[in-house]
Amino acid sequence: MEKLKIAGGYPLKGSIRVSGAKNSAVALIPATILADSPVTIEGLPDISDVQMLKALMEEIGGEVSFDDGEMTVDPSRMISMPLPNGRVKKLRASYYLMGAMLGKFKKAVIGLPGGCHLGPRPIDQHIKGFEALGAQVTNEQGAIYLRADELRGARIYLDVVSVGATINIMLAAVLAKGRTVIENAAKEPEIIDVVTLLTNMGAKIKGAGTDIIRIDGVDRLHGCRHTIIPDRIEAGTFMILAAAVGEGILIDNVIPQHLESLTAKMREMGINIEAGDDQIFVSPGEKYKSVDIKTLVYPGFPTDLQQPFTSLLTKACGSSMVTDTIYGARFKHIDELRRMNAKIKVEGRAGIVDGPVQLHGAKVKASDLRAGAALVIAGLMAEGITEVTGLEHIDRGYSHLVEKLSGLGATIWREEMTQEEVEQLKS
Ligand SMILES: CC(=O)N[C@H]1[C@@H](OP(=O)(O)OP(=O)(O)OC[C@H]2O[C@@H](n3ccc(=O)[nH]c3=O)[C@H](O)[C@@H]2O)O[C@H](CO)[C@@H](O)[C@@H]1O
Ligand SMILES: C=C(OP(=O)(O)O)C(=O)O
Repeated sequence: MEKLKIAGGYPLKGSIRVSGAKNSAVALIPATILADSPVTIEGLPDISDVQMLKALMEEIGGEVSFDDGEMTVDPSRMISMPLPNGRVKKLRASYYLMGAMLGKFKKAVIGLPGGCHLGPRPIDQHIKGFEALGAQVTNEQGAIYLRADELRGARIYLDVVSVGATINIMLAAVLAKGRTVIENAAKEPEIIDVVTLLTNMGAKIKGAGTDIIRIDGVDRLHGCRHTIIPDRIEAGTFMILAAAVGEGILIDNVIPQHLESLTAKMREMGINIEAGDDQIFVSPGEKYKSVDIKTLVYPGFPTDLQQPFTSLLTKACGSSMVTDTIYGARFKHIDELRRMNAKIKVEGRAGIVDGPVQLHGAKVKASDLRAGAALVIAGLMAEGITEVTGLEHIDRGYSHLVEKLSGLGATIWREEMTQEEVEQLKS
């Protein structure tokens, strides 16, 4: 087991390249199940969620090659193998196997998903959608059993705007008979990316990126080639890091429109941001103003950037309020930031950050993926050495993070933990 060590307090500069989007990748790979010939996806990030899904595709009989970010999945020999346990528990997006396998085979057994612990993360809207399409769904000992004689298009109103439910219902509906309409659908860029792939496979889908998506079922889907969109959350993490410790950092392979809510907040703080076609240059301002943020569904401020942004706010003058309306308990990073001298308190669904403070290096634990990103940024800001454990979370979503940050001049490295440290972590 490894930990990350960071010698912080030094300015960084240069350029950093963003990888393909995790939250697209984890839906695009299961979507390949629906085709009857090979699908190739270019630009996938080298993260453990992608490796898990590759192994899951193989477990159900897919032939998969993955090299230099390019994955080809041949689904022609796949079967509806039950997956009640094992790898499905290691990531959130294994829930997409439900929609894809139900759509293709009309049956599936998939264990309840894992992923970041951010408080309750129900999948009732996914199940409501599958049932509306004609599936019988039961939960037996922590695994979801899905079965349908036939899937028929339906009108589904989502009670909660959900990225996962929107994509999962689309996956189940593309091969169903007739028209499906998803109302109050999520509008995240990753949804458009998945629809682009499905359309290239032969699906008939209209309205992606709006809150009404219409799907006309087709009889078969075929193979194709698709290039994934850049990861807006990784790009946002680098923008925040650039404002926290940068002396001018160019972030490459970005769609700036995907980051407008973050850009607006950073400008409000006094940070200089120049957006090009597919690059963003971030340079520090004189003094940062405190700001309040409230996470919302896209195009609002993303919950996945709330935790990294909290680290930056420790540099702002005055009191900033961070409210997470998506995950009211996404605050596990705060105790760790406090160990590093941050002045933050949690009141209900909000964190109140008082600044500016000079962070100090400490031994901290990443409880989830973006808590990990928040602690890496804090470690780079802090004086002294910071040690971050819980790297399995960071590795789910950040491709070659140490190499990328070293390229900006950061002193950051991975180190094997001693047996004593491993035992302490488990206790
Ligand atoms: C793999 C993936 O893409 N993960 C992202 C996805 O997660 P995920 O798809 O799990 O998140 P959702 O968009 O579904 O969740 C949004 C909100 O709806 C609630 N909800 C969701 C589904 C449901 O059936 N019932 C219900 O009540 C959730 O508890 C949450 O409060 O979107 C989140 C919100 O942008 C991001 O933080 C995650 O990074
Ligand atoms: C919450 C996240 O991921 P997941 O939904 O895969 O747990 C995230 O990417 O910040």
